[in-house]
Amino acid sequence: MIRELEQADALSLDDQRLARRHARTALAISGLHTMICLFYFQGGYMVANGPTLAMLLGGIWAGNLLLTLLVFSGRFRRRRDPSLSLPWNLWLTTSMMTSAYFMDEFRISIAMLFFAAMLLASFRQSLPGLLIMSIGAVSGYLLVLVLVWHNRSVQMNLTLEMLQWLIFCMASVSFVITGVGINALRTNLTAKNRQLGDALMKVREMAIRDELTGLFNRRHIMEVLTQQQALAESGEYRFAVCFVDLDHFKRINDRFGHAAGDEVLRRFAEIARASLREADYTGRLGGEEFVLVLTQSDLDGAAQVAERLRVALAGEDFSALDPALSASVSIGIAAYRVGEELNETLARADRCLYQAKTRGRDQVITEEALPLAVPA
Ligand SMILES: Nc1nc2c(ncn2[C@@H]2O[C@H](COP(=O)(O)OP(=O)(O)OP(=O)(O)O)[C@@H](O)[C@H]2O)c(=O)[nH]1
Repeated sequence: MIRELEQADALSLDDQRLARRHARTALAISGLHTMICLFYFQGGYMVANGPTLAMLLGGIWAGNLLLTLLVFSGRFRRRRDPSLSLPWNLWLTTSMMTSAYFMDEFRISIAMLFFAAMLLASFRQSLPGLLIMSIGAVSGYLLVLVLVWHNRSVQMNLTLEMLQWLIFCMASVSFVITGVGINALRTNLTAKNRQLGDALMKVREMAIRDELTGLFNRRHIMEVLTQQQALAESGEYRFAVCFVDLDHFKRINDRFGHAAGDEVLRRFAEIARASLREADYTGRLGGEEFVLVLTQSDLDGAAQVAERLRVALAGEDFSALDPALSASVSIGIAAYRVGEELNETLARADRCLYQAKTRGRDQVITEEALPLAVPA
């Protein structure tokens, strides 16, 4: 069961993991941009010398590094946008537009990389964010054209450049529309994922809890015992098991009714929860039989807890159900011995419980009090 639950946990979306993946993809886009710049520089298509290009790429990667560190530090993991998708996009766009300024007529090919960044941001940003990015890129590219025209007007075919800019604008608008669709899909998927997570939690609780008392059920308590055994086998760790059985419960049912019997079971569960430490476990084996798993406990410690529980139930006021109603428990206790099978511990606890019943009920018996020759 625990393995299945861990597998289910692994299926849930982790925002921080997505943020890191987003940062890696942004770096890949920036890497592609750098490669194109180097290629154009080698081919002589850039209006920049070596030091200028080095400064440009150095500045771009310093910004990339800063954003990557911010995302990986997890500082923004509780924020609405842990991926920092808007700053990433604006930074990538600024990088592209700045390098486009140093290109000749191939500058549009660099600006086109903006759409890869836009697609990436679509997974995080809704309409306002996408509009900011698109307007930023369109006006950024226009600024590049104006600056190029102003500084190097002889190298420009103004009509062709404006036409390319218009196409860039239209492509931007279509990417905003597509991005909104992608984002809506993702938001929907996230909501569904949350609902699935909640449902999974409920199923998980139902799978390990007893419906009437809310205590752990038999199957889960057996898993707990197996874990406790592994801990005890691996080092300085001990635990004790208490078998608890309500006395003459059939009489309670017969005399006061099944509903009153159910209420006694629930009350016992509450008392047990209140009497035990957080680290201990209480389970209902079935009917009026319960088991306590007392962690880091020896027989004496367990006997004290069991006695406290016995006294608490004996003193419980059931007068609201019926003035004549009272309840008591018999408890048998065994401590796990390193190297033995769990069944052996449970059998000893069971024998102690049997002794408690035969000696008159309403009492706690530890395995120390067991006659040595009691048959298994
Ligand atoms: N109200 C209620 N009764 C239950 C539930 N599960 C089992 N029982 C009843 O618990 C009673 C257990 O009776 P027995 O096994 O004879 O044990 P006892 O009467 O407690 O006698 P001792 O254990 O010897 O003290 C039975 O009558 C079952 O029907 C439950 O969920 N609710």
